[in-house]
Amino acid sequence: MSPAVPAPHLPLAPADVRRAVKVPVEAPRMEREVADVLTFTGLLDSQEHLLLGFGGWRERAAAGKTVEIRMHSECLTGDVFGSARCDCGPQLHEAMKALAENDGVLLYLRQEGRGIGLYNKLDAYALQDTGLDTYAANEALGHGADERDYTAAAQMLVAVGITDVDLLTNNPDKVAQLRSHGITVSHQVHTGVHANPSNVAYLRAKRDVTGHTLDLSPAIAAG
Ligand SMILES: Nc1nc2c(ncn2[C@@H]2O[C@H](COP(=O)(O)OP(=O)(O)OP(=O)(O)O)[C@@H](O)[C@H]2O)c(=O)[nH]1
Ligand SMILES: [Zn+2]
Repeated sequence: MSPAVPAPHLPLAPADVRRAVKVPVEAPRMEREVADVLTFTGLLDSQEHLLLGFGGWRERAAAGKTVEIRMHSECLTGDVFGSARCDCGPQLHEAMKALAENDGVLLYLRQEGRGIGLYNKLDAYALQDTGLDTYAANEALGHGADERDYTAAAQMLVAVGITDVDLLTNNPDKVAQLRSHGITVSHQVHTGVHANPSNVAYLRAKRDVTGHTLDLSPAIAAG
């Protein structure tokens, strides 16, 4: 049973698909797939967000079925260069594999640095190297701990007829924000825990400060 969906806190402005193209995509441990790549007009934050749709995602949406999705926030260092300071790269690849298997949809959201941008994120890294955690570093720079707003993501889903999702995330705020826009989140599907010595403090902060579901083993959590 899905929990009751609260009324949207503001009406979603309609967005439209601007273009759809096919792109061969590959992630580690994944067979090559052709994904539908969609761009949009009318997104409230005017960012160049992308939707990647796999397999029979359109048919699932058209039939009113639950579609598995991930809202992945851009992380150039992790997604492209494989930085081990965070868990973004492994999460992206894990998600693409799962979505390719389940006729799902990836929303690749241009929310670098939890919404503060790449240069600011790198400034925040420098502060973290002096001992601040990932959220305190944002605040020390005069930013919010997490500036992401998922209204545009909800607009993208509605624009392609998706209103019922299984959401691949450990972040409770993503679930709450989507529901506030009237999207049914039937299930929250947790991602794996991709811990390493360089990102364990970051993962611990996500678990302790923002309530991400991250089952860090006692040994790693204490390390
Ligand atoms: N400001 C800042 N942003 C970071 C830092 N490390 C990663 N990010 C950004 O954080 C975003 C990913 O957020 P996370 O908190 O790792 O994960 P999440 O999206 O909340 O949760 P999941 O859906 O479970 O992945 C990406 O936009 C990254 O660029 C950091 O130390 N500081
Ligand atoms: Zn990252």
